[in-house]
Amino acid sequence: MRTAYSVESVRAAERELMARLPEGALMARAAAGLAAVCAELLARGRGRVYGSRVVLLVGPGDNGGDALYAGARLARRGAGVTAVPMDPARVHPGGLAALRAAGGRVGASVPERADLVVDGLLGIGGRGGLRPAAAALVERIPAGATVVAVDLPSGVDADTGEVAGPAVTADVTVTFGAYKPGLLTDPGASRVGAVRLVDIGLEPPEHAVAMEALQHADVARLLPVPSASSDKYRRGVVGVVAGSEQYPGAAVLAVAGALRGGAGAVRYVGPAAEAVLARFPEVLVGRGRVQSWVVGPGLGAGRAEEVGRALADADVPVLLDADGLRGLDGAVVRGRRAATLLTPHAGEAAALLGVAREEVEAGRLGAVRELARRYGAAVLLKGSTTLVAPAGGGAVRVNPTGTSWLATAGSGDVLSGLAGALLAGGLPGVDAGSAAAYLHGLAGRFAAGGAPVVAQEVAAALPEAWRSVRAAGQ
Ligand SMILES: NC(=O)C1=CN([C@@H]2O[C@H](COP(=O)(O)OP(=O)(O)OC[C@H]3O[C@@H](n4cnc5c(N)ncnc54)[C@H](O)[C@@H]3O)[C@@H](O)[C@H]2O)[C@@H](O)CC1
Ligand SMILES: Nc1ncnc2c1ncn2[C@@H]1O[C@H](COP(=O)(O)OP(=O)(O)O)[C@@H](O)[C@H]1O
Ligand SMILES: [K+]
Repeated sequence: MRTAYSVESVRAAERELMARLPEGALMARAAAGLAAVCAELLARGRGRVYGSRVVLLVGPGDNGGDALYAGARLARRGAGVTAVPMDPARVHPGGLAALRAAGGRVGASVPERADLVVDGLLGIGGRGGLRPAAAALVERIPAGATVVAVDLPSGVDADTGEVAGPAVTADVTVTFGAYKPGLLTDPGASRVGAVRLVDIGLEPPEHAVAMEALQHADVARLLPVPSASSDKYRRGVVGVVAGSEQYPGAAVLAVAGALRGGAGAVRYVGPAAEAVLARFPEVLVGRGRVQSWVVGPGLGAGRAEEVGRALADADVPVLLDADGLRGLDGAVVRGRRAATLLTPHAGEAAALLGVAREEVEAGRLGAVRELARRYGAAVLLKGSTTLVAPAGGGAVRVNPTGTSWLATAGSGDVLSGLAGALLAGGLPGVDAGSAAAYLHGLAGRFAAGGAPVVAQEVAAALPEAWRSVRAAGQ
């Protein structure tokens, strides 16, 4: 599991560690890790560190200090290092002295050419959008230079991933001690490039995890696998309430996801039975006992009664997607005994929260947490980074798989069937949602392979995703 911690808990862990170490030891560790990554990038790009041109953008705090100490190390290896302070009156004094002693220089403006730019403007102490002095330096970053962000790209909010105005877009982010949520959540996540975690000895407590990303082995542990004593009912029957005369395909795709998600059987309820059976003769048609309901894909308007009926099935987990999320009654959802999993995209999340879609896109982490709180349900917010918040608060899962090729009609329907099958297999809402998003993202990558993909192909690639994940669990 990859875990991320809030700024508050990173700072608390830092204080604890610093009390046990000589002054400056932590920053020295951070700078050593940062310099090692920079040297590696220079060696890869130009063959050697000696003679390379390195520019440090230096902010007023310890983030700038890290950049200066790392710059001193590079200067000692023969790089030409120029530090450009955001505010010449506020520069980390020890770092500046170290750079000067190593032969680095201080410039008033960003040189026009550089092999590597180190963004040490703001770290976890950054608040709000970059102020004009910082933004002016970022604007001048020479084209073609490799950009390495110190701890996080300046202008990205460490706790939320929000980006208010200009921000650095890095090729590599070297982060210290622990991942921060802003590195994993869009819009911040698309600014970080490749993330390298430098161990500085920090040990934030487990209960402080703000965000987590499953890895292959975690998903392998979650996926239900049939045993010798399994039968189709024990594996779980998924009831799919989806599709309409206008959108029969959504029913087919949700059923495809459910079948490939490991359901023992799928029951289909709705007006698209003919289309479903033509594609999947193994499907049962009509109501009956189920272990989970998937309600909403392609339902169209005016189907509130069917949504209400599934929600009233108090002991059966229910997944609500698309039209199943229309006019959702919070009191009904909160009052349920069994799990409820909501799977909105940003537009549907915005409608549920009564805000503009842009507001959800700009603050995805806050939005998914707020929906989970309001509805007392697990919530999977789809999009460029899919987030899954548990019903009772706690760490939000961020999906590390996926590809933007998945932004294709019907791929969300496959996801809802898949997550419904995992609910029927007994997984809690947050596990079902995050394992489904993981498999779906992997299947999307396998099916796309760098070319356009259609939703049916994502469903067809799910067995390959299962095999890939299960291989890691053995
Ligand atoms: N505390 C520690 O033990 C360690 C900290 N480290 C580094 O220290 C960083 C945190 O340092 P600081 O707490 O000094 O904070 P930062 O260096 O992140 O920035 C704080 C400074 O930036 C200014 N500022 C805030 N928002 C701004 C904005 N939007 N535009 C322009 N200026 C803004 C503030 O006035 C403040 O002076 C970490 O990100 C990491 O890089 C590392 O050296 C590892 C050890
Ligand atoms: N930019 C993107 N990058 C990665 N995945 C995306 C992106 N945009 C959408 N997706 C994924 O594609 C799927 C689309 O689902 P949805 O919006 O419900 O579409 P539909 O209703 O047409 O199926 C979701 O799994 C979502 O997370
Ligand atoms: K930075």
